[in-house]
Amino acid sequence: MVCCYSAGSFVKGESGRVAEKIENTFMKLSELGLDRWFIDQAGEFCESGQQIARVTVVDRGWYTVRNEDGEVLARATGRFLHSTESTCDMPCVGDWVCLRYQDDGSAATIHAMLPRKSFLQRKFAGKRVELQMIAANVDAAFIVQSCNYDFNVSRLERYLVMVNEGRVEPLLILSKTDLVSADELEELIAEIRRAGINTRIIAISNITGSGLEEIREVMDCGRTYCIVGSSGVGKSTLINRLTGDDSLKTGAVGDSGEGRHTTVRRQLIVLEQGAMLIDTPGMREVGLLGVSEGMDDNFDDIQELSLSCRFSNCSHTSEPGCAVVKAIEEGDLQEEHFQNYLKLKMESDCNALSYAGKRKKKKTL
Ligand SMILES: Nc1nc2c(ncn2[C@@H]2O[C@H](COP(=O)(O)OP(=O)(O)OP(=O)(O)O)[C@@H](O)[C@H]2O)c(=O)[nH]1
Ligand SMILES: [Zn+2]
Repeated sequence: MVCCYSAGSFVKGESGRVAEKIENTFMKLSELGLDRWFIDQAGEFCESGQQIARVTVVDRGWYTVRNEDGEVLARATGRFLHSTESTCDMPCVGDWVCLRYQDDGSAATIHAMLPRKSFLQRKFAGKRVELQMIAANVDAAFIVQSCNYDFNVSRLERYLVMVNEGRVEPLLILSKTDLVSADELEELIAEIRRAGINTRIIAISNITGSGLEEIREVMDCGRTYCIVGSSGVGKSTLINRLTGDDSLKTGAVGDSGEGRHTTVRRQLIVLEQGAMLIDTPGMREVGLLGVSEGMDDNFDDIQELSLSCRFSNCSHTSEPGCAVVKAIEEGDLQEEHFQNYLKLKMESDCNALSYAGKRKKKKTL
């Protein structure tokens, strides 16, 4: 398979020459998702003698990093840790880092992290008002909901906002189709479409295997995919089906509900056909903080309508001449979709306010 390039050392400040040098060294690392954009960044961020590798596992301060020679364990240097302002500045799964390998190549130290091309992040679960990285440099996200207990269009919209905000392409997966009839499945899809969601939907069953081929087909060599969704929807089982082994543990479910929380860490897996897959633990909450592009992308119907409101700062509640309210009254816009828009926007703005307040306080201290 030719989607690979070889690494090389990068010299700081030599981005022009780095790019040139890359032509003949740009081999195996592109198999891990490296492209020219990162090469240019490496010229800026890495120092002489350092190499780049991709983070595949993060586990309590230990990083597993992978380059063309394989995986080794790495630690971040004190200097690098000191330069980070928040947990989001720390490497997460999918990040490209500059590192120095030990002489025998058995371990490494992380000295810098390259900027992210795309990312998945959410507000920490619970009261904590801070962003938590889920994965970095992701090309597309599979948002999984199961056809039975987990299906919920409002939650789907919440995931879509998160995914769009991080410049990641969304794909919807409806899992466990073996538990519903063909008519029921059709109705679920219609419900998604009625909410104005046009994202591609792939219906799958890990039991019968239906839809799995379609997933394999959308996954391209050298591209990175992340699987997100609630606990128990079948993410790990899907990965096991795609990898063809049982490397990930799955949880057994009782008759009454979904599986227990079984995935304990995030990891990047390279599939045989060359695509990469990042597994994430099931999420109970997808809190939003300061999302703007993500909201615009996912609620573009409301954005477009509001251009026709009489007042440019219309809140679409009680103002005269509101195009959004009119569209709802006339049945052109789903009330539920609009209510979810208001809810997510308020939540995101509120969190952004207290986040800004917290940061300001930290600065003055
Ligand atoms: N009926 C049915 N059950 C499935 C399907 N896929 C997975 N399951 C079952 O659902 C349960 C949960 O599956 P997992 O793959 O562990 O779910 P998960 O999304 O990885 O869960 P977390 O690791 O907690 O995030 C297991 O008992 C699976 O056997 C499916 O397509 N149909
Ligand atoms: Zn309005």
